[in-house]
Formats: sequence, structure tokens, C-alpha cells
Amino acid sequence: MAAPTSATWRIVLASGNPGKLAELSALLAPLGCQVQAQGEFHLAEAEEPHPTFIENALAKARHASFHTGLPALADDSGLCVEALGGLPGVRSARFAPQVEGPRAEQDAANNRLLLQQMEGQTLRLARFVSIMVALRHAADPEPLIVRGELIGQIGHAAQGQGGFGYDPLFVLADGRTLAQCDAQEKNRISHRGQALQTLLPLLRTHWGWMAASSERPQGWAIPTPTLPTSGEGVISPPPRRGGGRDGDGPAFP
Ligand SMILES: O=c1[nH]c(=O)c2ncn([C@@H]3O[C@H](COP(=O)(O)OP(=O)(O)OP(=O)(O)O)[C@@H](O)[C@H]3O)c2[nH]1
Ligand SMILES: [Mg+2]
Repeated sequence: MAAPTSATWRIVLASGNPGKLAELSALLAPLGCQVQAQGEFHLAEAEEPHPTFIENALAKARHASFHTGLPALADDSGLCVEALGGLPGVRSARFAPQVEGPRAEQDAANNRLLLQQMEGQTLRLARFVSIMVALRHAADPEPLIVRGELIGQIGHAAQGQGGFGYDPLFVLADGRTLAQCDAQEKNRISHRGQALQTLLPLLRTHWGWMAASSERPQGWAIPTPTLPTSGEGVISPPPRRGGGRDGDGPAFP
């Protein structure tokens, strides 16, 4: 039986954040699979009541997979500021009291509150953290779980127009903010970019999804993997071949 081709692989992105969706779609392009946002299925956003990124990412992925019947990918991410004991953390999207209207206005309110809380702080170290969860189906007992992070400093004023959220306040080692990077550069260095870089080879080995080498972004190595035995990575035994829903290989339930 022929293995399914990449065109038959489908995955739903369990996010309603347009900035994230654009970044994730670009990062997944090398897989050549069909990527659909949960909004295309008119799904309401999942509840995110948990105190950790990993629990919220699992909840979002399960919700999207359950309601679409497709494999799902979720990212739960946020900004963890050292001087604030890791806040806003899982509350990054809702740090300031809720603002009605476009998401950009909530982002602006979050940034104002962050600057206010950082007044007089000399320790300005911060990390963007992304935990990503990929599920083959809603009851998948072997989620692929990866992590990425980006270290920087909280600036004293917003700079730059790119990205979203706290990007204009997040200062990189070279003095630019993340909002002063173009989309490709942000994806190369960001927490989500790092997490996806770890996830892609796992999709190949654990789900049998293969990235065409000619389509991989330059500098991205997709090595012949060995299963991690400890640390962040995967909670997963050796590969189960097939994957995808529409191919002629074995489909997951
Ligand atoms: O400046 C930023 N650059 C980034 O690259 C970034 N990544 C995450 N964040 C912040 O963390 C929240 C995620 O919360 P989050 O994972 O719950 O996502 P979300 O609620 O925005 O959408 P969804 O994916 O849950 O539907 C976001 O809203 C942002 O405030 C970022 N800010
Ligand atoms: Mg959210």
C-alpha cells in the first residue's frame, strides 16, 4: 500500500490569534500539509483555565481535534518577566483588564500595564515561552509536546511595527525589538520557531509526515532522530506509521 502523500496530510491550528496563525502557517509550510485554522470550522475558542502553558496547550489541541476530527496543533505561549516572578505568563493575552474591540487594543493595554509594572526596575530580563502540542486525534494518548524560548529584556518604550503583542517592548541582544524584525527573522529566532523546529522531525518519525528537503528553510536541519530519553521533548514511544486522515495509509481514529 502506498504511503500517503504530503498533500493528503491535514492539520487544524487550534488558535484564534491571527499573528500566531500567520507565523505557524509559515513555519509549517515545509511539511507541505494542508493547514487549516480552527476559525475555518467556526469553532469557538477553547477555555484556557489552567496555570501552566502545557495544560492550556493540551486543552486547546483537544478541543480543536474533537470538533474537527482532524489532527491538531496548539501553541500556548506567553511572556515571563523575571522581576515579576514570571508574570504575565499564562495570563499574557489577558494581562490588563479586558478591552472591548480589536485585539490590537488589548495588546496595547497589556503593554501599558507591563511598562507601568516595570517602572523603576533595573532587572528587565524576560523570556517568551511557547509550548506546542500536536495530537493525532482528541483522545491521542501520545501527544507530541515541545518547547521553545527566546530570551530578551523589557524595553522602556515601544519600538517597531512588526509582530504582535509585546513584540515592540521585547529587546533582543542586538538592541532591536522583536517588532523591528521581519516575519522571517522572527520565525527563525522566536519561541514558536524554536518549538516548531523541534516538532518537525517528530512529526516525521512519530506520525510519518515527511518534509520535502527542497522546501526546508535554509539552516533547518531535520536530522535522523533518536528518541529522547529525558527532558522536554516527547512523551511518546516509537513511531506508528501512517498518519493523516485522507491518505490511503492507515488513518488514526
Ligand atoms: O509580543 C508577543 N510576541 C509573541 O511572539 C508572542 N507569543 C505569545 N505572546 C503573548 O502571549 C499571549 C499568548 O496567549 P495564548 O497562547 O493563550 O494565545 P492567544 O490567546 O493569543 O491565542 P490562542 O492561540 O489561545 O487562540 C499572546 O496573546 C501575547 O500576549 C506573544 N507576544
Ligand atoms: Mg489564548
